[in-house]
Amino acid sequence: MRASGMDAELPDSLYSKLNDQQRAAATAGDAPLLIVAGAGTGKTNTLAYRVAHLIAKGADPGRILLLTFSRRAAAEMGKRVRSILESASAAQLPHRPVSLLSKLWSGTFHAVGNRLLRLHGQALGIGDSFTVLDRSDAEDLLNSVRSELELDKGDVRFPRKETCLAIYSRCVNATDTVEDVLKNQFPWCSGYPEQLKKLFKAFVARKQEQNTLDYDDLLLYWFHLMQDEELAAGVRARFDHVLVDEYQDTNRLQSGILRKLKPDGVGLTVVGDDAQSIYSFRAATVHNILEFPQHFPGTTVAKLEQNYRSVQPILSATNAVIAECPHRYNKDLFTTKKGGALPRLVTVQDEDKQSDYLIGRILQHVEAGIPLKKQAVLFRTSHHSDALEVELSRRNIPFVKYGGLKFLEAAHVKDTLAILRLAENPKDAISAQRVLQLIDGIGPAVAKKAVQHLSSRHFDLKAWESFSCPSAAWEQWPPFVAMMISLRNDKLPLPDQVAKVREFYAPVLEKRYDNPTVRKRDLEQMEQISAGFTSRSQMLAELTLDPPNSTQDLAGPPLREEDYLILSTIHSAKGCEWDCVYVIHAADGNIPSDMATGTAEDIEEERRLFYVALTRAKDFLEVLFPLKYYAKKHAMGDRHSYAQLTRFLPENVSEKFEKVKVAAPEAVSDTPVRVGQPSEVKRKIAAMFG
Ligand SMILES: Nc1ncnc2c1ncn2[C@@H]1O[C@H](COP(=O)(O)OP(=O)(O)OP(=O)(O)O)[C@@H](O)[C@H]1O
Repeated sequence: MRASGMDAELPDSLYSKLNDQQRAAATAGDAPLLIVAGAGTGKTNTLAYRVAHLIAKGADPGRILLLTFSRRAAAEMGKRVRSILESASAAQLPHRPVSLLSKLWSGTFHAVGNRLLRLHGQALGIGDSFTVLDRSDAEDLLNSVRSELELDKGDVRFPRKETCLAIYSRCVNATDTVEDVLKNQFPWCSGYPEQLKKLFKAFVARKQEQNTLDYDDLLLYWFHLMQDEELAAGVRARFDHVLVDEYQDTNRLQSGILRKLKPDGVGLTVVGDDAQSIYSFRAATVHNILEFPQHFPGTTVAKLEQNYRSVQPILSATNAVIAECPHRYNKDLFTTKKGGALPRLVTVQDEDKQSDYLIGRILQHVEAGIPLKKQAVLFRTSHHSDALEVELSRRNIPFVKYGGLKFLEAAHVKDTLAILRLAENPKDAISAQRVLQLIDGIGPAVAKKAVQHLSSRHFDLKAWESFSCPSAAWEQWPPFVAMMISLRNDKLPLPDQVAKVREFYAPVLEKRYDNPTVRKRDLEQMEQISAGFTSRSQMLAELTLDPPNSTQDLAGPPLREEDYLILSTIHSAKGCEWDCVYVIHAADGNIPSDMATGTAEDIEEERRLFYVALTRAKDFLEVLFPLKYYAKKHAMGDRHSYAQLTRFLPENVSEKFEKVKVAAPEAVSDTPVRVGQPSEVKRKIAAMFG
């Protein structure tokens, strides 16, 4: 596994930055390794050290596969590995492995699947030019297949397109049958197994015709690639070491892939925290981490238990929250940060008071020297921050929200990418439909004809030169077709391609959308960002696979110099940490969400979600609980109901918090006020008109 003569060590001084448990994990041998890392115990760093350690000992970076949860995490890990290796001198690491670091295979399962399928997919009958459908494109495709099959005709209860895709996705990722998925996760759709199977079959066939893969396919095809012994051997031969971060959030398909990639587990490292498994709605299963030692006999289990993030009172509270969870690896998380304030459990009258109180506390912390960027407000569901956002805007407090509408979901960004996708893969009918309808006078029917015209002429975009489009489209059509043909050639540098699209698209954008100036700026940024990708297909695949929240998210920190508060869903807060964390809407029905209280397993996942939220805090933690929820808009009247505090804070847990009640403003008395002499007002009014 190692190149001979390169067996070096990282200098001991570098390992001294690790504690004993971290060091044992980073330097463990080649046996299957499970690192069970509690919240805030430095697993990212430990994994980076492990990679650096392997490379220092002679492993070829090009033969290491590092699977992370997001593109950002992969980039961060790469940076850390580089900096660790750079800290060693030439004498200590004579083979200078830093120069080879760009060969490291790193990324999300989906991104790596995409890369491997382009290399090994020929044998599966998928070429290297497939395009990747994002979620909403996949829904649209499924919807059009459903209409063609007339499955929804006359039956208003037939599942909506989003539900159909969710069922399909669950079947794929959990490797379950349609019947089981309907029974366990979608019981209200259980009357339609046969229709759904027919739909999914046609959906799969359609994707194959169009040479498109959706997210789930990237794993599914990779999984099947690994089921064929000969093909699997080819993939296996690429990697000596496979390391997986956030293993608690992998699904059955992903663990199936790993088992074929490293059947005996030699050279396999996984890191995770079973207490932070929060993605079962994407079919992730906490069983993967709990059963890893059974899947890979001879596993070394290394635990990380020293928490470096939170002060003792916060850690005591979060330990108490997770102690209520029945099945887990036992970890004794401890910290040496002994001082610090008790976390607060704050009861407020209602949502408005919650915003008032929260903004007051945030500003107090700013005055005490904690910038907005080091403070985050976390919530279960994206719309939970609506009222707060209005109030923050009113008071001119800048904020950035994670987990809301993604950059790629914005219509103008989708339009632009659809043009590039169509150039990449003219068989991509969903992109074609979208793009064609940007042209005046072209609606769904004409677009369909144009797609048929193209398909009957071998998808050569030149065929559109002879397509007879409606008169309203005459002016735009020739430049549009010329642009498509030129993009298809893929000769221009990527930023020039985006510029070409922008030029064509600017007038469309002006006509169709509000806020054109802001939208145009997004597209300008996309042009700049495109310079960072090596090819058009890489850019399209990566943006689709790991959608950024905004163009700023893509461009990274330098563009964001100003201070701003973070608002985030709990899911999007995974892996992050802030000095002050405020968890809002801690009422039953919100946490646990009443959408997710079907089974005991669902409740446990919600508990873990709550735990993830609380463990993001370093120095200050506040959990806010509004007593009243109004049925409709507040101004419409006072129809409200009383909420219950989240069930995850029973008395034995909430006693770890300082309890604060924010008093309601003094009620105004209805008793008539009688002071002084009778007023002159009545007389004055009576005399007004003479
Ligand atoms: N050996 C160490 N000495 C000092 N600080 C450390 C050490 N290891 C980790 N840290 C710090 O602890 C904090 C938590 O580390 P990190 O974010 O890697 O934790 P994590 O295990 O990924 O947490 P989580 O799973 O909760 O997201 C970071 O601020 C990190 O710099």
